Amino acid sequence: MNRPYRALRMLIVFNPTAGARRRRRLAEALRALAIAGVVARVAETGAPGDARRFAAEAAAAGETAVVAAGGDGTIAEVAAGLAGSAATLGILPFGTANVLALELGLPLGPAQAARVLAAGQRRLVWPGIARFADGSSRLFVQMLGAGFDAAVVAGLDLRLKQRIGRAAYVWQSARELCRYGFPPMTVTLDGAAFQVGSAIVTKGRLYAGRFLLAPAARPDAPGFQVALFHHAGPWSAALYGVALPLGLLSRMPGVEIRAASRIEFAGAGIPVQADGDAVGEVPVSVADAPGPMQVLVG
Ligand SMILES: Nc1ncnc2c1ncn2[C@@H]1O[C@H](COP(=O)(O)OP(=O)(O)OP(=O)(O)O)[C@@H](O)[C@H]1O
Repeated sequence: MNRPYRALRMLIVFNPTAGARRRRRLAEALRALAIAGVVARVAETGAPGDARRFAAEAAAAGETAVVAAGGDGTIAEVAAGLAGSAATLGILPFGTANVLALELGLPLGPAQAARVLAAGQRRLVWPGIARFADGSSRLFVQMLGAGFDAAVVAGLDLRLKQRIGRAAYVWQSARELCRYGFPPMTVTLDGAAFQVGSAIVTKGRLYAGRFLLAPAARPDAPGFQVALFHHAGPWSAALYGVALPLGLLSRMPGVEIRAASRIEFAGAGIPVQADGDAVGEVPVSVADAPGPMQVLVG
C-alpha cells in the first residue's frame, strides 16, 4: 500500500465538541498542512451522524482523502461514511484516548499528525460491523465492548471528561463498580458458547489508550480477538482495572483471549459500546466489514 500518493486536497471532518483546545489543535494542523502544500477544507459537525454524512458525500463527490479530526467515535463515523468507496481515511487524533492513532503508531501532536497526512503513506485497516436486534448497525475501527466497560462509557459525564480527560473514565469506573449489576451474558464465538460477565471484541492490540490487551491482534486482517471476562462482579472488575495499566490484563485469572470471526452476544439489560461511544444493548452480532479501507499513516 506504499506506492507514491499525495492528496493535495482533503476534507477534514472536525468534531468541535471538546472545546477551545481542540480548535487550537485544528488551527495548528491546518498551518502544517498549508506549509506542506495541502489544501484542506473543514466541515464542522453539529450533531452525531454529521461526520458519517459529510464523509459519504465527500467520497461520492470523488474526494481522495477525508480526515477525521476528533476522537475514536468521530473516526468510526468517518470510516462508516467512506466504507465501500475509494477514498482514504486520515486521522487528526484530537480525542481523549486516541486508541486507533496509538495502534497505528500515529503521532498525537497536531503538526506532526498533519505531516503524516501530507506524506500520504497508507496501510489497510479492516473494520468490524455490529448488528443490533432493531436492524441498526454500527461500523467500528478499534473495538466493541459489552458489559462493564460499556456501562462506564454509557454513564460517563461528558462535561467531566472535557474538564479532566481520561481521569473521568477512572471516576466513572469506580461509580459503576458500586452500581453495575453484572448480568450474565452468553458470547458465541464461531459457534462455541461461553458464559461471561463482560467481553471486548478488538481489531487492535491496544485498549483505553496505550494499554496492551490483545497481543495477537491484526488491524489489517479480517477477524477479531475477543477478551472474555469469565469472572463477573465488582471485585474482579476492580482487579482487571488495576491489571490493565500494568500490561497484565490478558494474563489475569478468568481472562481469556480468543480469535473469532463471527461473534454473537445474548443477554438482557447489557450495554454495548463501540469505539468509546454507547451504541445500544445486547443482543448484538459482530462480523467483518465487507472489505478493508486505506488509512493514512506515517
Ligand atoms: N457536533 C457534535 N455534537 C455532538 N456530538 C457529536 C458532534 N460531532 C460528533 N459527535 C459525536 O460525538 C461522539 C464522540 O466524538 P469523539 O470520539 O470524536 O470525541 P471524544 O468523545 O471527545 O473522544 P474520545 O472518544 O477519545 O473521548 C462521536 O461518535 C459523534 O457521534
